[in-house]
Amino acid sequence: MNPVARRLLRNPLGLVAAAVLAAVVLAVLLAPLLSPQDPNVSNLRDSFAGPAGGHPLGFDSAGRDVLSRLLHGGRNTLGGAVLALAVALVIGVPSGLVAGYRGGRFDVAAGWVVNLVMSLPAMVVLLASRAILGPTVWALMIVLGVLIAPSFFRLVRGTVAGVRNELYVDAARVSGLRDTRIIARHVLIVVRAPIIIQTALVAGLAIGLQAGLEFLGIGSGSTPTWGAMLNEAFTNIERAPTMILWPGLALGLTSASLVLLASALRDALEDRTTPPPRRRPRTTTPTPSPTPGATPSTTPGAGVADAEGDQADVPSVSSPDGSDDRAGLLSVRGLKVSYAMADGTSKQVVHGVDLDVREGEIVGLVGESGSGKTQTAFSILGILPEGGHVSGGSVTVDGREIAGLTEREHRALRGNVIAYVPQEPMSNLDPSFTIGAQLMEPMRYKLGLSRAEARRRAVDLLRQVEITDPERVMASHPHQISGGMAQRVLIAGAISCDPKLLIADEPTTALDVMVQAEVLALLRRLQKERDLGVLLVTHNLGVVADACDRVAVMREGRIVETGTAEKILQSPGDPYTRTLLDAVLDQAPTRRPWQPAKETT
Ligand SMILES: Nc1ncnc2c1ncn2[C@@H]1O[C@H](COP(=O)(O)OP(=O)(O)OP(=O)(O)O)[C@@H](O)[C@H]1O
Repeated sequence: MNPVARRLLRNPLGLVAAAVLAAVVLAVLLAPLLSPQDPNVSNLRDSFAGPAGGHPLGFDSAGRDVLSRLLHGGRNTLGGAVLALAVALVIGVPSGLVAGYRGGRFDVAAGWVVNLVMSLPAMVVLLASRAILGPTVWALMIVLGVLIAPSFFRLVRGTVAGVRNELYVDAARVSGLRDTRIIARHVLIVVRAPIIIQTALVAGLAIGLQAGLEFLGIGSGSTPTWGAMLNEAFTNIERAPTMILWPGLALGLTSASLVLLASALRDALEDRTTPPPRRRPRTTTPTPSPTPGATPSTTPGAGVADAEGDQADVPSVSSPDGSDDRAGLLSVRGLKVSYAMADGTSKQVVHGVDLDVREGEIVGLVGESGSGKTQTAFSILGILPEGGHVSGGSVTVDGREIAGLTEREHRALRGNVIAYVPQEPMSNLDPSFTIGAQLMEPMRYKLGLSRAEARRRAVDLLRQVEITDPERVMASHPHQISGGMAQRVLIAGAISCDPKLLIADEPTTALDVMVQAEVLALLRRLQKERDLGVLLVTHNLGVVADACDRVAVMREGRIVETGTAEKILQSPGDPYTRTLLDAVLDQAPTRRPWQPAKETT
C-alpha cells in the first residue's frame, strides 16, 4: 500500500474523517436509489408530519420527504463545492506554478490581479453576480471558484519560488530538460502536499459559503440544497424544532470531516514527500535568462553585439598555446558578461575573455573567488543568473556560434553537446527521486530511449563511474549515498547523453581529499576514453596539477595568463599567477603535473 495512505489510515482521526466523508459522498451519489420519493413531491396533508414507515426523517412544511431532500440536497451542495474548487484549482495552480517558476512580468501582473480579487468582498460579489446571472447556483459556484483561486495561486507561487533555485532544479535545467518537464517532475511534487491540504480546507469553506448563499435564499427555490433546508427549518423553528437537525448535522459532519482529513493528510504527506529545504551554498544562482539585446546567430564568429551597440571586436587573439585558429571544440573570443543594475546602469563582470578547449584535453580555468570563472562557464552553458547577459563577444562550440542563442536553443545543446558537473553533488540531486529515476530522465527525454533501454544504460554508466553496486545505487535516494558517490552519479549523468564538452565547476571542492583524487582520476579517465573536451573551473592549483593539460588564469573578469599546466605551475609569467601559487601552496614545492602514463593503469 502507498506509504501516505498507510500513514493516513494509522491516524484514527483521519480514518474516521475519511470514513464519514466516504459515507456522505456515497449516500448523496446514490440519492436516486436511497430516497423514499422525489424530493420535490409535496403533499400538504403531510405538512410537518413526523417519521412514518418509509419516511424516517418525517416531512417538511410543504409535506416533502426530509430524507429525500437531504440526499438530493447533498448532491447539489457538494456538487457546487466541487465545481467551485475545480475552477479555483484550474485557475490558481497553473498560474501559481508559472509565476513562481518563471517570475518576471507574469508574476508581477498575476500578483496585481490576485491582490485585486482578494480585496473584493466575496459576499457582495456573489450577490451582484446573482443579480446579473440569475438564481442559478452553478453559475454562482463558478464565481466563487474565481474568488477562491488566489488562495491557491499564493500557496503554489510561494512554494515554487522556494524551490526554483534549488540546485537539483538547476541541475535538471542544465541537463537540457524543458521547463514544463522540470515543473511536472521536480516542482509539482513539492507543491502536491500543500495543494491537497488546501483543497480539503477550501472544500469545507466552499460548502459553508454555498450553504450560506442558499440559506439567504439566493439560489433557486425549487432545487433542494442543505442551505435551503436550513432556511426552511429556521423559518419554522418553533413549529418543528427538529427539522434544523438534519441539514445542520450534514453540514457540520461534512465540514468537520474535511478539516480533520486535511490535518491528517498534512501529517501523512509532509512526513516524507516534501523534501527538506536546502540552502544554496553559493550566491550565484544559475537560473535561465534570455540574453537581452543578443541576436540569435549560428554563424561562427558572429557573436553578440557589444552593450554599447557595436559588434564586439572578435580579436585575432591567440589561443592559449599561441596558435590563432578557432578550430577547437570550444572557442571563446572577447566574451563580456554584464548585469543590469537596479539604478538602470549596467555592470560588466567579465571583460573580454578568450579561451579555447580542444577535443580530448582538460583546460583549467583558475582564479580567486569573484574573478569571473563561474560567469564565464555559465555564459557558455547559457544559464547566467537573472539580470545577467552576454554583452559582447563570441562563443563557438564545435564551430557553431552559441553566444546569443535563445534559452530554447541553448537547452537543445545542454546535455548532449555541452554537459555540466556541478560543485555540490548532494544539492544537485532531487531528494524526492531515486538515483535511477534521475539518471534515466535526461536519457529518455534527450535520446528518446525506452524505459528499459534507459535503465540498462544508467546501470552501465554507474559501472563506468566505478560504482560497484549499480543496482543498489539505482534504487537509492540521494540521502542513502555518500558525497563522493553522489558526485560519481552526477558525472555519470553528465556523460549520459554523449556530450562533446564537459564543464565541471569546482567538481571536487565539496569532497574530502581522498575522494577528490578519485573523482579527478575518474574525470581524467572518462575524458580520455570519450575524447571529451573539459573546462575545469577551479580555484585549486592542486587540482590543476593533478588533472589539467592547459590552464587559463583569470583575475577580475580577465584572462591574465594561459599556458600548459606545467609552464603555469613551474614558471608562471604573470605576477598574479605567482601570487596565486604562493598563496595556495604556501611556499611548498609545486606538485608535479599530471602524468598520463600513471593515470591509465
Ligand atoms: N547576480 C549577479 N549580479 C551582479 N554581479 C554578479 C552576480 N553574480 C556574480 N556577480 C559578480 O561577478 C563577478 C564574478 O563572479 P563569479 O561567480 O564568476 O566568480 P568566481 O570566480 O566563479 O568565484 P567563486 O569561485 O567564488 O564562484 C563577481 O564580482 C560577482 O560579484
